[in-house]
Amino acid sequence: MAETAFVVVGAGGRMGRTLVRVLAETPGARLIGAIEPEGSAVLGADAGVLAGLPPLGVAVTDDPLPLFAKAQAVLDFTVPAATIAFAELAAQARLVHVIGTTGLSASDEEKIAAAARHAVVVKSGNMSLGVNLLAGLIRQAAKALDSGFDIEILEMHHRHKVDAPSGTALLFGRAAAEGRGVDLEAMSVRVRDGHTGPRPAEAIGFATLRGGSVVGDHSVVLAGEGETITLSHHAADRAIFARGAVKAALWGQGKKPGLYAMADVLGLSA
Ligand SMILES: NC(=O)C1=CN([C@@H]2O[C@H](COP(=O)(O)OP(=O)(O)OC[C@H]3O[C@@H](n4cnc5c(N)ncnc54)[C@H](OP(=O)(O)O)[C@@H]3O)[C@@H](O)[C@H]2O)C=CC1
Ligand SMILES: O=C(O)C1=N[C@H](C(=O)O)C[C@H](O)C1
Repeated sequence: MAETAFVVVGAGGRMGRTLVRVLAETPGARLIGAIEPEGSAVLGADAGVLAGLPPLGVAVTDDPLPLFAKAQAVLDFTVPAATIAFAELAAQARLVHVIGTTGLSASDEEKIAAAARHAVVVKSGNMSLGVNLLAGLIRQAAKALDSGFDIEILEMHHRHKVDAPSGTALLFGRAAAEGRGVDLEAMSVRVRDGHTGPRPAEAIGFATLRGGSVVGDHSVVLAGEGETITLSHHAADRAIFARGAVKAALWGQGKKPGLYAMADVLGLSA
């Protein structure tokens, strides 16, 4: 089997270390590079050792160019500014760029779409099979139930998470909005505080909790008169996201340039 050469950017982070572990157990995948920003305390460390494995002989570096020249895929769970820079480099090198980074602005999304004109980009606020399957069920439920059912999305993550609502909550919000046939941007309610007045019909509400080491919990509540339906996902291990990302990178090899979602990778597109 031909091997696919991977670079992990943000290799010292929570997801970066998980990706290194998952790559080590994936047939046909080989880690050839690990990147952290200039000044990082883990530069020079072995990426395997950082991830709790025996040494892999891949030292963490801050110079992506020589690695991107030799790789076929880059796995990117970093921060928006870094992801935008890596999108340009990955497009130049025609690498499959798998983007898990959340908290991207509209202008970031435009830059990623521009990069995807030249190379394969797979981007999702959540790379797990379960979440992407659930998004389809949410779309279906929102379509089947009339506007007498109010849609509210709750999420909880660990205390280190820096963006809100989570990428997954937004993915679920988009699925619900598509099912309802409404525009998420126009209908989303991100904050409630003080005398808010009654809930607008067709609103899609978001509530964010942060604390401890919670990997990622999401619930979509469809609340009607006298009955409530709750669709939930509980992430117990970051490996679910990493396995999805590696699968996406392998799926993307040889595909036409474009911006793809996990639903494309998993054959779940609506
Ligand atoms: N789509 C999905 O399935 C999932 C998405 N995520 C998202 O992934 C992102 C990362 O999450 P997490 O791993 O928890 O966060 P961490 O903060 O643990 O990791 C981010 C890593 O990226 C590094 N980094 C920052 N800038 C650069 C740069 N210019 N070059 C290389 N590396 C850089 C950071 O280094 P330093 O600390 O030195 O700045 C850090 O090691 C978040 O946006 C999160 O929401 C997380 C899980 C699943
Ligand atoms: O930051 C995290 O940890 C996670 N981020 C993603 C998100 O924003 O939804 C995916 C997962 O929930 C973990």
